[in-house]
Amino acid sequence: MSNSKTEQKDKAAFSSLIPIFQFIKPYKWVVFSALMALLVTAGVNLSLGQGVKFVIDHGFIAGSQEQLKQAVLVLIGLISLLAIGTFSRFYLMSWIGERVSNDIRKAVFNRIVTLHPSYFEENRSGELMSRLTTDTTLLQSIIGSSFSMALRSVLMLVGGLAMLLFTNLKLTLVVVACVPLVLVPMMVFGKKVRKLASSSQDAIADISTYAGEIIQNIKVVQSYSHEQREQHAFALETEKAFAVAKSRIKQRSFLIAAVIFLTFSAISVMLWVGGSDVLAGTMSGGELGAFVFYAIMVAMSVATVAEVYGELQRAAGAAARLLELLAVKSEIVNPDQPLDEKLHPKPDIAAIELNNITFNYPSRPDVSALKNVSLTIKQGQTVAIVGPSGAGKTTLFELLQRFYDPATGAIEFHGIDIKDLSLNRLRNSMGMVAQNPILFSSDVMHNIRYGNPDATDEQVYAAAKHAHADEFIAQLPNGYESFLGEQGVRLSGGQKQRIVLARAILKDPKILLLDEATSALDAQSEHHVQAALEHLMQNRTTLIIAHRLATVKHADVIVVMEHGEIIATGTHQQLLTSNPLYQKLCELQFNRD
Ligand SMILES: Nc1ncnc2c1ncn2[C@@H]1O[C@H](COP(=O)(O)OP(=O)(O)OP(=O)(O)O)[C@@H](O)[C@H]1O
Repeated sequence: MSNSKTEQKDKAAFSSLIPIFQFIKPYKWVVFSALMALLVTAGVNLSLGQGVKFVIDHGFIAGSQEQLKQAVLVLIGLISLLAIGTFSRFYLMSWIGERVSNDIRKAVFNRIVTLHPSYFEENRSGELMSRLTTDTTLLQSIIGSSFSMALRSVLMLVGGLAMLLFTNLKLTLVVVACVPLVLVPMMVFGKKVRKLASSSQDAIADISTYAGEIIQNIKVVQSYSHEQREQHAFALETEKAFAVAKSRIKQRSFLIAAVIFLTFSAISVMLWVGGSDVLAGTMSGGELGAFVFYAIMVAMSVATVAEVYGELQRAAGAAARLLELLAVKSEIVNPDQPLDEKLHPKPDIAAIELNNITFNYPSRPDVSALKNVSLTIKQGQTVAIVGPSGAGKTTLFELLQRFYDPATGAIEFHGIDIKDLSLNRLRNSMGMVAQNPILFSSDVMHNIRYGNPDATDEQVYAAAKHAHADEFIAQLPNGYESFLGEQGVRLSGGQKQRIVLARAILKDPKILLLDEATSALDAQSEHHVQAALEHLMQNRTTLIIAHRLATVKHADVIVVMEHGEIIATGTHQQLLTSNPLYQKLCELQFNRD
């Protein structure tokens, strides 16, 4: 019972390799050529045994110099063919391995970038990265080398056995009787190897996640003098991975050693039986020579299959993980029939209308981050959103951009439910400037142009000018070509913000979602950022999470949020007299203004 269950599991694991064939299919002619090369090399390998027989019986034993020369010439011809065939097989198979693993990498990446953001809250980025790199690399080595090794070995095994039978039936039976001896350890250890391989892969993923996080937060680590602590913790992670790898390689070494020992013992027995026949004169020396040649070929093939079997099992694990990722469906998808064409902003229809929105983050299903939120924002209005930390202000922005869908209620954009708009249309209409500026590790040009990849250089310069960024950019070592480092580490906070603002200016969105920076900028920097913001907000519908009194005062409407609810709306003066929370916020939060 348990046995058949495990067998089923094995089959299921190998079957996970099958969908990989769809990635190989476009290159079927390359595969075909590789298989042809494989057939040629296997054929040549098999005929070499006959060459051995010929050389022994006709060259040495018949003692003819001429025949020996001929035999050697034929041998050289065959070996040349073997070399050409091996080159073709190796090149073509490796080519397929590299090609297919890159295609899979692309497919996985294409899937990842379209997934709903909450997927990334549940799955660590290190793990995803490890799938993109380690798992695909594993598949590459399997498709490119192990698979062809397995094929070749199987061919040699079958061909070798046929030649053995052809050469000597009695001795073949000795060899065949030994086959189960080899297969049993293959099964037993192979299963263990596969299980350990998958944990080994997981352990490596853990290591890269850990290291990635530390490297990203290196300044925190150093300022708390946690280097040694982190070194120690990392060492523990690597040791864990090593321990798993150690048991895996032990099992594999056992497997290989057992197979080699058993097969070569069998060959020794055969030599003994065959040697007696040659001594008795019932078999020629050449026949025994050829037989030994084929037997070794068969033995090596069995050993290779045993070794590759474990690798194939590892590949099956990697394939299963990759396919699982490829099968994830984004929870936020484009509508079947987008109503983009019907989107015509009219002054009498609200730019944004929130109808009774309730929303829980998937990881916290019991707590509502937004509760019964209704809000109407007219075109061109500036709406300030204020409220204590955790009130749900950022969540509101996330829903507007459809990173999540509300549990109940609907959001309308110029009278159309945002679920009926294509994601591109919706998100192209909105520009989000987050509190923490997010920059790519590239140059200034790339970072600004991210707002509109089609923009000309002149448009980029103009956007930078409007964002009051052109002056400091000009002072960077390579101007617009200056590399900003990872996350823009080579810039100050205010400079980063202005680059991000230039990006938003270039995007020129209809609706601006602004999370005002809370970090204290120096007066001059703040003045620049503020000026850039004002430029950006001109003639746009703007929602702004406000942390400054000046912003709040300039807003057309102020929305006060608490615990996921809108508790009041009005102007600054109205709220000051009517809303105690707003009064408190003004006293505390806006104090520095
Ligand atoms: N990705 C998430 N998964 C689960 N809960 C979240 C997530 N993001 C935010 N929350 C929770 O939702 C609530 C609202 O968070 P939100 O970020 O919208 O607050 P906020 O008003 O923008 O606060 P702050 O002013 O501090 O940025 C908080 O209780 C927060 O802990």
